[in-house]
Amino acid sequence: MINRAVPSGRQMQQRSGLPPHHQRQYSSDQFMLFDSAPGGGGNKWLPHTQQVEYSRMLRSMQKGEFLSSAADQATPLGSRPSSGQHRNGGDVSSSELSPGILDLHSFDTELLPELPIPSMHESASHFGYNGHGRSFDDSDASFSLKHPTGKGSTLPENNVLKSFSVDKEKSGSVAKIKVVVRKRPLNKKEISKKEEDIISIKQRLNSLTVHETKLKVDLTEYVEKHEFVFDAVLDEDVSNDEVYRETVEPIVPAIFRRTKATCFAYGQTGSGKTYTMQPLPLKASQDILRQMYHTHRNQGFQLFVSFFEIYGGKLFDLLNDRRKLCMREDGKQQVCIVGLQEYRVSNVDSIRELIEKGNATRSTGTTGANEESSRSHAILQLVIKRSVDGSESKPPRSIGKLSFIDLAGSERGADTTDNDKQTRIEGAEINKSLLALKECIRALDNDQVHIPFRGSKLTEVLRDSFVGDSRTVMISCISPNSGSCEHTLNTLRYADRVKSLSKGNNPKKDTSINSNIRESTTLPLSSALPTVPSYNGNNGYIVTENNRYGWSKQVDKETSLLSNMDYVSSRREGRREEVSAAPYTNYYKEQSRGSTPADDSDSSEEAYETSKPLRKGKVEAYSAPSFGDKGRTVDPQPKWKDVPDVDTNRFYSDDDLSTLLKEEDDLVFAHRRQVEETINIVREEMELLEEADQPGNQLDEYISRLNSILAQKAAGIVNLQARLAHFQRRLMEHNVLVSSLGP
Ligand SMILES: Nc1ncnc2c1ncn2[C@@H]1O[C@H](COP(=O)(O)OP(=O)(O)OP(=O)(O)O)[C@@H](O)[C@H]1O
Repeated sequence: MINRAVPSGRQMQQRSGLPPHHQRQYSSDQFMLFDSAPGGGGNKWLPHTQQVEYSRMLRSMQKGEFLSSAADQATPLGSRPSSGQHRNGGDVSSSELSPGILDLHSFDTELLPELPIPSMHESASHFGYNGHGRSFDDSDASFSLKHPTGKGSTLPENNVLKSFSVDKEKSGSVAKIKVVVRKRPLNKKEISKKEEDIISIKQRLNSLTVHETKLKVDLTEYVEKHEFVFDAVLDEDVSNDEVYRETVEPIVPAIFRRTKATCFAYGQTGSGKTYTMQPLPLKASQDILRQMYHTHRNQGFQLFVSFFEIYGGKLFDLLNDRRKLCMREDGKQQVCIVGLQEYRVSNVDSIRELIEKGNATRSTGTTGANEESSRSHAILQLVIKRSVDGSESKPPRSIGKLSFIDLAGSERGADTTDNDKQTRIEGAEINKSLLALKECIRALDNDQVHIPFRGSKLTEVLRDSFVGDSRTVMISCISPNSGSCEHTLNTLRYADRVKSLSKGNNPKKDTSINSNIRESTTLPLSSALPTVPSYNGNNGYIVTENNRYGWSKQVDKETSLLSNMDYVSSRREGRREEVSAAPYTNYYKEQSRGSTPADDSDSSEEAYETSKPLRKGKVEAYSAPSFGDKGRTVDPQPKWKDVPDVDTNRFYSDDDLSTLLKEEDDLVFAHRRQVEETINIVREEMELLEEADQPGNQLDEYISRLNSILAQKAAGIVNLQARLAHFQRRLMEHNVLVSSLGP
């Protein structure tokens, strides 16, 4: 019997003869608390829930919640001594760090009863500060000194009330999804190879251009420009402090109000994900503690830290000697990470030590592009809890959570220079999880009934961070060198796809779509896809509302012909899908030629994209404008007037259409499951083979077992493909019928 237990860390490397993993050396420089950052990092997040926030604030004021802020006036933080620097402290005291089992989904989203407001003069010790290490209050003065912009700084005593409202306002105006791109400088190796910097950035316009060198047929070179616009674009000289201010700082106040926020870095290996992500949790912890002891003083909040990694589809506790963790689902489909230790922390030093410990334990290895490449997804979670009755006798209940995810390099699956078996397994797993992450974000935004959380361990773990009141920040890290052009474009397209999902929050993005296209010759798919509400020529009356997962989306209030079209193409129970003209244009042309739609956006989506354009078919039939033209300006009255006045009831009540759409979804879903299942089986079998690859073991038996499973799966996939093709034919017939009944 073969022992299938997965060894962790070095053991595995030695046994299986893997390329040398080594533990990441943590550089404390990256944790300088207070970079001398230039001011004006500016919160550019756009408002979308201000009215809700405003009334919430009014209610809070009526309930006297601001009393707690007033308590701070009695203990001015600025009067405390400060160090604010990395202190060479001893070990984290065990009394400070109380390990426990983290149930990721034990979040009770019901409101806790209002706590009685303790005396104005109660001290921070009430919250478990026991005198070990530096207390938060000790370092407070540094907070006020080191924020040149005043953001997140300690305000004068008579401004405490204002500080609270500023915090509320700050997080209230945070978009559901924010996509930020960060470019790193050329490194020594790239400079010595005389590689060019092919990224130009207009930071004020939040835009960047990739200058891709290409060859014509006659072998002359030309430069193709790809321009992208994001919520923020950070140039190579931007400090980590500024990155924090742009990304995480605005969402910190929200996690005291039951928000679950996720910040993740995405990009190819060596593009700066770890460099960007590592300082963020510490900076966020500082702000959280500041708010715990200041804005939310005496309200019984506690801060907990946990840190684990997902490596090869398995979970390991980075704060507990890489102990293997189990993920379980209870009857209510709530996922728990059994055995994960979380530590209660009350000062910055303790958190720093935990983060250092976790980072040092992470699985890393050497790749062509990065000597300390992350081979895992590392997830650090800061959880805010609160005791139900204000005492410590009962276990505290989770209130909000901030997850930081340093994703493994995005291109690992395709990395042919590191072509050993283990790397390929890692790559497959990484690609799968990145794809699943995008699928989840897309499904959530579409208000789909089925959210494919089970697509990967990563998305399963993050499940609770995506439902309810959530915020997501994606930091796309890019390398500037010409040799990375292809990976950089892939990263930007992935980011662009995620960005396109958040247009509901961000009116600015509608205009940015135009600029995305302005200079591009090759357009990123989602950049070229304006959403229907953006082009509402009737009255421009567009509102944002949250879908049932709490993600905002735009809804066109008018029952215009346009919205009827939308309805036709996405008539699903509880679902309104944003319809875009461009992809269908392509699709329709392709279909007329009898081929399948080209994937012009993201090759990794091939398996999933086939279903998407199908529903967009009607738009082309009505001569929707093409958005691919250079120098395009958006016509506020696009060619919707060409749309014939179709007898909508006739088709919309057509049960056949619903059945077709349902069938399509089922097929695609089944297809996807088959593929995922196959990947899983292959991965498991490869692990088995690897173990069996020793004298005395029955290798042949494993190979034949693997072959028979693969053959079965292949037959299943062929069958599904045939059914999918059949379905596509039927839908085409349907479309032709609809077109023939036009004006
Ligand atoms: N903005 C930056 N400024 C200066 N140096 C940077 C920056 N970003 C990254 N670097 C340097 O580039 C190298 C690679 O960065 P990092 O390890 O963060 O990449 P990564 O994306 O996490 O890679 P992997 O996916 O392989 O783990 C490091 O030496 C890091 O110090």
